[in-house]
Formats: sequence, structure tokens, C-alpha cells
Amino acid sequence: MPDTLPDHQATQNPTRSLRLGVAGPVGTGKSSLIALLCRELSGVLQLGVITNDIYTDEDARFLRSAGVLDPERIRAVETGACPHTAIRDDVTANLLAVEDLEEDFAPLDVVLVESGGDNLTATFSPALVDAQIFVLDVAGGGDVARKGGPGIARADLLVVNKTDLAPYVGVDVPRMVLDATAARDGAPVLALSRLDRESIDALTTWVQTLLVAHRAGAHVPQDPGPMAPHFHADEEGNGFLHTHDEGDGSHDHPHDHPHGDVPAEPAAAVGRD
Ligand SMILES: Nc1nc2c(ncn2[C@@H]2O[C@H](COP(=O)(O)OP(=O)(O)OP(=O)(O)O)[C@@H](O)[C@H]2O)c(=O)[nH]1
Repeated sequence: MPDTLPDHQATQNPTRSLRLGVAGPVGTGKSSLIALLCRELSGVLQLGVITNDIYTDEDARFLRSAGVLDPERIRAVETGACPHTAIRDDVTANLLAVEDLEEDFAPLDVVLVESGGDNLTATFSPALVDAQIFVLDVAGGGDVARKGGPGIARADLLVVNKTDLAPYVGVDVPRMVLDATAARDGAPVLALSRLDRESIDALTTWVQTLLVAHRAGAHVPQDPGPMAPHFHADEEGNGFLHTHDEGDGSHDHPHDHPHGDVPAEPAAAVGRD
């Protein structure tokens, strides 16, 4: 736990929070990790949460029903058929949501932004978040961290979640952490379980230490780089290859769905890879 958290008055912009992204594949525990942070830190920090879902507010509803934060401080962005585009290329809808939250509950310390459950390489734009956590779980297999993409390699923190399940899925957690640390050139990797008090304390300490660095101007947001090309299924059971190489939301498939904004007409099938 850091010794002191400088208060807002000491910062250049008293209404500007630390914006912290949480990304990772479907079901690895992003919403649960955010709920955990809210439960642990809402007594000492002013928090807000933005969730991204394709065309529901399911994650926001889960978090509101968890009763860990004033429901008014949890807001949903419906992202349309390319959920990662809203956190990577066209971040407007998310930025507006973050700024509204910061204004309505000023001064906020931390705004957590959850990406829609998405593929293995989803990354946030540094235009949207100051830092990002990438969440894997042991159920995805011990190899996944080693095979990783830009989120795994260059997020500010990699979480290997649900370590309590490791004995049931035959994963060697210390080995997985070592592999992940090597894939990240030594950047931090945290083995986490909601049942393991020590790991929860390590997570909250990491966030508070980051907040101190952010307020001191010592934290420099990193761009983990563009997402790797990935596949989306379409309604006919075919699909298209989707890239973010140009960093402007452009990609190589014909389509009529919106990017990063509330969808006018949600598509029926979206590939989650
Ligand atoms: N055993 C165990 N289960 C966990 C842990 N953390 C989360 N889970 C469970 O994992 C499942 C998925 O968790 P979520 O938080 O919904 O995952 P998510 O990444 O937000 O899911 P999407 O938003 O659908 O991508 C839920 O059933 C959680 O209860 C943990 O530490 N241990």
C-alpha cells in the first residue's frame, strides 16, 4: 500500500481521474475484477465505471446488482457489432461517457472502463485510458499467456485470474506466471483469485500505486499497439477478417454496421474470437 495519495487539489486538473481499462477474452472475469476493486476501494477512493457491451447493458446491470458502488456511477456504452473498435479506434462514445461521469461526480479518483468480452488481442487506445489491465484465466489453459498478442505483451498489468480453479483444469499457476512474465519482458503479472486475500491486496496496491504515479505525472500511458487481425462470423455463418492496422477504424470487410457508436440496428451475429 503506498504511503500517501496526494489529493485532487495537488493535481493540475482536479476533475481528471485515472482512467483504467480492463480488457480480455469473454468470461475471464473482467466484471468480477471490477466488482472486486469497487468493493475493496470504494471506501477510500471515489470510483466510476463504464462498461462496453455489443448491444446490451448486461455488464453494467451485473455490476449495479452486485451492490458494490452507487448504481449511478456505473454507466453502459453500447458499442455495436465491433466492440473493440469502441475502445481502440473510435473512442468517442467512451470518452464522452467517462467525461460525463467525471463531471457528474467530480472529483473522481479512478474510472474503470471495461471492454466488451472480446478476443485475445483487444487493446485500449491511450487516447481513452491512462493504463490497462489485461485479464486471462487459468481455464483458458497454461499456454495462452505465452502465445499472447499485444494486450498480453504490453498491458500495464496482466492478471491470471481464477487461480482457485487451477487444480481442476490442470494448470500450473507459477509456470503460467513465469511464461507470461517472459512474454512481457518482465512487466507485472498477477495471479488472482477472489478467494485469495493476498492476491486481492496485491491488486488493490497496484491500482493505488498507479494512482500515485498518475497524479505525480510519473505514469506515461503506453499504446500496446494495434490488435492482431481476427475473424468475425456473420449472419450467414460465413465471416470476415477484421484488422485495426490503420488505427482509424478502417478495415477490410464490406459492412453497414456502425463503429463505436450506439448501433441503430444491431446485427444478429457477431464473432467473438
Ligand atoms: N472460481 C472463480 N470464478 C471466478 C473468479 N472471478 C470470476 N469468476 C467467475 O467467472 C465467470 C465470468 O466472470 P465475469 O466477471 O462475468 O467475466 P467477464 O470477463 O466480465 O465476462 P464477459 O463480460 O462476458 O466477457 C463468472 O461465473 C464469475 O463468477 C474467481 O476468482 N474464481
